[in-house]
Amino acid sequence: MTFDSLVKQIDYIDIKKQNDEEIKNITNNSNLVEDSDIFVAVAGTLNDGHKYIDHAIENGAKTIVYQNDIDFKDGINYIKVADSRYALSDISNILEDFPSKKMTVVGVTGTNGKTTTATTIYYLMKEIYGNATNIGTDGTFIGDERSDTSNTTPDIYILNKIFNQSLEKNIDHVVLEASSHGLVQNRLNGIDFDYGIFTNLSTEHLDYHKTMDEYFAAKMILLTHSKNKIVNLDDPYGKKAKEKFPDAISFGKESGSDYRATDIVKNEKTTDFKVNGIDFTINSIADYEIYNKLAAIATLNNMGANLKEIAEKLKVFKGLPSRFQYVENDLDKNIIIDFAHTPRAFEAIFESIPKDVKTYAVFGINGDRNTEFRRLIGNACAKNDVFAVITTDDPKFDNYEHITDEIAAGIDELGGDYERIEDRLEAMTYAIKKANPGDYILMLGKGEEHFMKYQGNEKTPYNEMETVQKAIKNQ
Ligand SMILES: CC(=O)N[C@H]1[C@@H](OP(=O)(O)OP(=O)(O)OC[C@H]2O[C@@H](n3ccc(=O)[nH]c3=O)[C@H](O)[C@@H]2O)O[C@H](CO)[C@@H](O)[C@@H]1O[C@H](C)C(=O)N[C@@H](C)C(=O)N[C@H](CCC(=O)O)C(=O)O
Ligand SMILES: Nc1ncnc2c1ncn2[C@@H]1O[C@H](COP(=O)(O)OP(=O)(O)OP(=O)(O)O)[C@@H](O)[C@H]1O
Repeated sequence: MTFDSLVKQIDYIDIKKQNDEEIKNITNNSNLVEDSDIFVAVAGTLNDGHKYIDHAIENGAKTIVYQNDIDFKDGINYIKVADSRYALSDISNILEDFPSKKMTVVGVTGTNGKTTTATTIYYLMKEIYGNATNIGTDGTFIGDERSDTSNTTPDIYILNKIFNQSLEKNIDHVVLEASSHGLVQNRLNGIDFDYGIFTNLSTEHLDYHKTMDEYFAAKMILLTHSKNKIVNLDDPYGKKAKEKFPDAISFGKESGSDYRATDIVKNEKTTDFKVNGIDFTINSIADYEIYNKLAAIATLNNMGANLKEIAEKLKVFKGLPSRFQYVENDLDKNIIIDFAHTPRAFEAIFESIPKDVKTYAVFGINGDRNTEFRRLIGNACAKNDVFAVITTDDPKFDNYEHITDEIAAGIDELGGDYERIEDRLEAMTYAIKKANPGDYILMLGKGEEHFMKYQGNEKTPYNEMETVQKAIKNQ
């Protein structure tokens, strides 16, 4: 596309044209610039992209989009805009020819259950419509081809590329996770969402959003931009979403929802329930899984699939790695890897475990989280009579002792039991040894993250499944 043609289609404050290079790609990362790319200088939270304009030009950028005052160089085109993140999405949509408009796009937001819900929808869309793309915390899956994603919600120029790559493979159904960071940072601006799902809201990311109201408002950006809104009516914030969007489709266990789970029966490793008269069986005993599945059922049913077909497919869906995943062992103990990493997720998994056996939880808490978050997780353990083995999980800029003191304070407050073991393998080995046959030992928080951030943001390779298997061998 030419510079002249591009500027005709966007809002800007000022332009300076000094070359006629063809414009193909756009990025906000100077390290990713290739010849003729547009570099968009974004004033971020850690860095200011305006500082990297020279670097982008060295790497071949011929057009710079900016919002703060800068120095100009000969031969480079400049576009001054009011909001460069917004301009990034606008220009990307134009350069990539609005791929999301050619697809059925589902967005999933909420504090807990985004990956699980999105992956269930991806599975169902593949089974029912032939193929699908899934973009989120566990990576990007174009059909079955996986690649890493830098963020749960990647930047728009990355998303648009994924959409076009999908279309080239005749895939026109896509589901993506909409994180609150991604939503407020306009990473999804201009995406044509057919369905926007809200799973639930509880305390997380208040280091970034400051208040629950602000956090909720961030999540509502997805629904505002979705043609069909699907909300969890059993969640207090889901109720608020329904009040805000009265035409939203609802799901839940309580009466009044459009997709209501009734006659719930928990078996040894599965759960049966009915939705609007149709029998469903899912391969999990986690109570919250019913909500994730209801969201997926409501979405697919509104796409046109019938409930019976959805039920048949869900019955054979094995689930996701590291989401209530049993680890095989010959100790007759229920050893589970799960990605719970918020107070509500801890409560939800503890509430799901049978009450006639003892539960042990091996976990630490990410260095980014605040005192209150750690206290609430400590409370959740004590309240549910769970023996906590407090270990390491991404201490980052904090340290193990401090994080552990804060979790322990939450446990002490309600008189619970715990042990402190810094090394994750030793902690797992201890918990498995202490448990009796039939007990549950939950390895929480790391899941599929194949790294540990011991200091700062530096990643050291780490594998939760391998560590659990070593702990089992240590018995
Ligand atoms: C706090 C936060 O959300 N940060 C995100 C934000 O970064 P930022 O605006 O702070 O960027 P920055 O590092 O200050 O840099 C400013 C600009 O300079 C540019 N730059 C920087 C360095 C350089 O060498 N060259 C260069 O051009 C950067 O590309 C950026 O455009 O915008 C970047 C591009 O969109 C994101 O990659 C980055 O995510 C960081 C890695 C991150 O950790 N984000 C987390 C908090 C996040 O977004 N998490 C959610 C999931 C949350 C959940 O559900 O649990 C997610 O969607 O992943
Ligand atoms: N609907 C739910 N309600 C409460 N907890 C849930 C729900 N679904 C999943 N969880 C818990 O949260 C954990 C993470 O699930 P999932 O990866 O689907 O969430 P997420 O929202 O994608 O998380 P993130 O984006 O922060 O990585 C699960 O392992 C489980 O412990």
